Formats: sequence, C-alpha cells, structure tokens
Amino acid sequence: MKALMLLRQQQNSIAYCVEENKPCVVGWVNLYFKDCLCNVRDEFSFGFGFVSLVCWAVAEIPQIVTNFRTKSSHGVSLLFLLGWVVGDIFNLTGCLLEPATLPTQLYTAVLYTATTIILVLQILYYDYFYNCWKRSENDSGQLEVEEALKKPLRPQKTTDSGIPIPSRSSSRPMDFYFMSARSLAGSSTPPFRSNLRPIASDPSAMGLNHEDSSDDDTVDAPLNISVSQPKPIPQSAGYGAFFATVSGMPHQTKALLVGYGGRKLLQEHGTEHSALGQCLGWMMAAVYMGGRIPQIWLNIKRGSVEGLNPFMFVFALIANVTYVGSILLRSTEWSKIKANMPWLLDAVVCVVLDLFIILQYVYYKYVRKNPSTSNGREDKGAYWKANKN
Ligand SMILES: NC(=[NH2+])NCCC[C@H](N)C(=O)O
Repeated sequence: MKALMLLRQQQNSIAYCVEENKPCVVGWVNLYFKDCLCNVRDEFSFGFGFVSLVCWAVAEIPQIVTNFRTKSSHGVSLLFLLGWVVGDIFNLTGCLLEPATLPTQLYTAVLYTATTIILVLQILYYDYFYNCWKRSENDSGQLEVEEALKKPLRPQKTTDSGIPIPSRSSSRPMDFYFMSARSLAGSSTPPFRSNLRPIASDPSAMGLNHEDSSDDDTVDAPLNISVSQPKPIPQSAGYGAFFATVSGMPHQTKALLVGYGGRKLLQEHGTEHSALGQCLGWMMAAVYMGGRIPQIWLNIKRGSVEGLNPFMFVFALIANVTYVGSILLRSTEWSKIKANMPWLLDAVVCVVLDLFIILQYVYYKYVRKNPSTSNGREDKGAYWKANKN
C-alpha cells in the first residue's frame, strides 16, 4: 500500500515537472522524499514542508519530558491528544487518497501520529500504572509513618539529666510526643509524599490514624478522625464516553477506508477518489480544530498551566505555519488549493488556537499567579522541578 502510494506521488510530482518541461533538480529530494523540485518555488515549498516535518517531529518531546519529570500528566488534556490521534488517522487515510497531497505532508503525518501515540501511552502509564503503583507504595509508606509516630520520642532516662522527665505513668501521654500529628499539619514543610494525597489542613489529610492523636483527645476535644483515603480518579478515566464515540467511528467510516482493491477502483474514477480524500480531510480538520477546546477549557478550569509545556504549542504553531507555506508555495492554482482546503483551513485555525493557548500560558504563569498553587493544592514543587533549567 505504502509503495503504491509513493509510486503514485512520484508519478504526480514527475508529471507536474514533465508538464512544465523541467527536470527534477534536487536529486536527494527526489530519491528520499519522492518529490520532484523543478524550480525555486518548489524548493522553498519543500523547505517549508521540511521545517514543518522537523517541528512536528520534536513538538511533543517537551511535553513528554515534562510528564516524565513530574511523573504526571495533569497539565495536558488527554481529550485533546485523543483528538490528535483520531485526526491523525483521518489525516493519514486522507493523505493516501488525495493525489494533491505533497510527500512531505505524508511523512509529517506518519511522524506526528507516532509521537502522539507515544505521548498518549505515556499519559496512560502515569495516570494508571505509575500512580496506582505509587499509591500502593504510599499506603505502605503511610503505615511506616504511622508506626514511627506511634513510638514516643522520649529520650532514654539518664541519671545525669538536668531536667527530670516524669515517668509515663505519672504524666499525660501527649507530653512525650515532641511533634504531634497536629503540629505536623501546621508545619509548612510538606509531609512525606503529601503530594500524592488530597490536601487538607487537618491531620486526617495526612493519613495519620494515630493513637497518639487519640491520646490528645483524652485531654482536648475529641477528634473523630476519619482516615478513609479518597482515591483520586485518573484524569483519563473521565474519557470513557469519548472512547465509546471513537470506537463507533470505524463502523461509520468503514466504507471510506479502502484497501488496494478500492484504490484501483477509485483511480478509475478520479473524482470519487478525491471526494473520499476530501471527506476524510474535512473530518480530520473538524477533529483537529475541536481538539484544542478541551485543552483551552482545562487551562481555564484549573486557572493554571502547571504541567503544560508551552513549547509543544510553539512548535505546533511553527509547524502549521510552514505547512501552509509549503502548500501555497507549491501552487496557487485554485484546483490544488481547493484540494488541500481541509488541511489549509485546519492549519490556519490551529495556528490561531495555539496562539491563544500560548497567551493563556503567559497569562496564567506570569500575569495571574494561580492562588491554588500558592496554597499548595497543586504539586508545585514537582512542576518547578520539571520546568527549571
Ligand atoms: N498528532 C499531531 N501532532 N497531529 C498534527 C495535528 C495537525 C493539526 N494541524 C493540529 O495542529 O492540530
């Protein structure tokens, strides 16, 4: 299928140069990209396409690194990335079917589909496996903390002690706890692994189900401490409906996804061929353009851009601009532009939306400091660690 497609593209490209009565001047482009450049405009078009390809190749790496450092994916909307995956599938299929597609367009599509899948897998890993594992480790760590806190810190009674320490039986037990759970809760130092638990200002939030506290209770007002730990629901768990919708898509689009036999048939009916590519192109554009909304909404909802790497959007912006440039430079013939319309419109709209997300980033990060982060509701330390350098 791929060989066939490359052959088709080479034929298209060569046919165009033959039409113009010009040879392909850049041999390696012809060899590796199956593209025939026969004038300076073509060369610029290819150059832009190549920059777009490189930008897409690296665009998701900053976010992958941020997720890796924070061991979390809380800054990026999974729905947005799933939109990319679905759009990429339409895009790839559309590219294969649309004869006006440039070879760099196709390579770019293959490349970003691969990087997006890596990013989605990483998010699923952190949302499910890593955090589940951390939580179970946390539970045992919590037990250790509880045990440690149960042990009185009373120093061994020595004969030369200047200050007599009363024996346990003669004193209220709470006197022996140099640092009670309550004082820990009041401490500005985050408790051990506290970032993995719901934060509240009372001891129960730290998972300290301690008899030492009940010792306090014998003296002070009783504290009915509930230590049931609400397990945070992974971000991705909320997307079941989305998965359900997406999983229904192949049934609706099956007729559009043609194999070799279908292609042959389509090639005999040129307009039908293009119509299928166009149809997929428009579906792709709708999914890509709509995909930015969950990310924009997530930023607004959180009032923060923590965990989001802006470079992903900076690279996407450059990639989309150069992508448009590569198409427009190749040909301003209306038939070519019309054929590439879904890709062009999508790229232009995504540039606008990415610009908006970058502005959101600047606003939340530098203009309006997030109050929820200053009171420690978000894992600020980890985020800073992720963004230092
Ligand atoms: N997985 C990807 N990076 N896909 C590329 C998406 C391209 C599309 N124009 C957008 O910016 O949304």
